[in-house]
Amino acid sequence: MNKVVLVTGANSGIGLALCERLLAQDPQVQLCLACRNMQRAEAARSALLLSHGDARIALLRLDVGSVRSVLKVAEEVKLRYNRLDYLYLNAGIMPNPQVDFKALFKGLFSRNVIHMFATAEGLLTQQDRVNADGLQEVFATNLFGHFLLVRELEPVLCQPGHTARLIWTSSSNARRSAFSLDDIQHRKGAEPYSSSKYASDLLSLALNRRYNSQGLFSSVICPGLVMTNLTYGILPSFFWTLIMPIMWLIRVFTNTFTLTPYNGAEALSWLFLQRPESLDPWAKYHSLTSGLGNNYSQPRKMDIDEATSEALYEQLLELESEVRKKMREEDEEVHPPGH
Ligand SMILES: NC(=O)C1=CN([C@@H]2O[C@H](COP(=O)(O)OP(=O)(O)OC[C@H]3O[C@@H](n4cnc5c(N)ncnc54)[C@H](OP(=O)(O)O)[C@@H]3O)[C@@H](O)[C@H]2O)C=CC1
Ligand SMILES: CC(C)CCC[C@@H](C)[C@H]1CC[C@H]2C3=C(CC[C@]12C)[C@@]1(C)CCC(=O)[C@@H](C)[C@@H]1CC3
Repeated sequence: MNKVVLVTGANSGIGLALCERLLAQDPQVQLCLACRNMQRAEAARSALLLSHGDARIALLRLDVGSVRSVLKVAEEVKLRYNRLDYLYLNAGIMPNPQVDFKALFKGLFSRNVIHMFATAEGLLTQQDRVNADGLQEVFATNLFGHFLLVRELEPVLCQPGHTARLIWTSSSNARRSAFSLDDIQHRKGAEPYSSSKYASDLLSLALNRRYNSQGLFSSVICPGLVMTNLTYGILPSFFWTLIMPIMWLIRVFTNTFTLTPYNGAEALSWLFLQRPESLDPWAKYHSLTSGLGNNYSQPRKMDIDEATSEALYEQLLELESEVRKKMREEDEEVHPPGH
């Protein structure tokens, strides 16, 4: 049976590289690229068809940061497919990132230098904003939209006698200290990206608890440091050109500098081949590249706990019913009942 795979944020970077790797592993796979920018999505499909002429590739317009867009796309998926085998929750943003150069230079001369380069801990702040749904944009895009998508797609993911997979692109930048149950959207802090990625680690654990008995399994990966639109957005392009030789040099000393999207997609494509029962729900699967350029995946225990993961899940359910209520009220304003 052909596997049906939906990838969010598939038009560039790690998502696009994943699609290429999936087609190389299994040319029969049915890919569905769920993207915000349809021009880039068309370009991505054309690029994939160049190397895999017979591939079955569908496109869907999805702005995962918009509640309405998620609900609409989920309806479309349920109409098009009666079963979904893999849902890669990969789309992500880090808006207006700023590097704390003082921390960077201090870190360069400390014993933590490798850790700093692997995780960017304490190095980056971002400017988040409230979106049209009244949600923090980073939270809405990196976490909540994906949560809603999973909830909406439950009927095609959870089917008797069938296993399905959720695979989250998290990050080693996910940090407990950036996340708070009192502020899950990170309205007050300056590290919304780190908070949202930590929340995805917690959510994956909670999803496993709720859905494993229905044949749905969730895993989390970290792609390492990959040069993509997201990373290039952190510093001016001339700076990247200057420091690229240093980046390749650092790679000799740390396996987390995967650098290319192909390498970064290692853990995502490795998970595609694994039996879900064999995976550890407490582990984050890291894409790693050795100094000689060999790729491999490695599980590392996440710094998460069940109580926080359950508490987050409850809050997400509450928020879900709030936004659904708001959508219904807005719809009733446009089309009042009885008219
Ligand atoms: N690069 C790195 O070093 C690391 C990346 N990651 C994670 O990897 C994932 C992929 O990022 P990466 O490939 O690096 O960066 P890219 O910017 O190349 O890819 C991000 C993708 O997400 C899409 N996207 C962003 N916002 C939305 C939205 N609202 N709705 C739908 N799609 C959206 C983008 O589409 P569009 O073209 O419309 O912008 C793009 O396709 C992210 O979750 C990121 O956090 C994690 C750790 C390290
Ligand atoms: C002078 C130096 C050689 C310049 C590099 C400094 C920084 C811009 C990078 C150092 C560590 C990097 C990093 C990321 C972005 C660029 C750096 C901060 C990420 C935050 C990108 C997104 C992620 O999710 C993380 C896992 C990356 C971790 C490391």
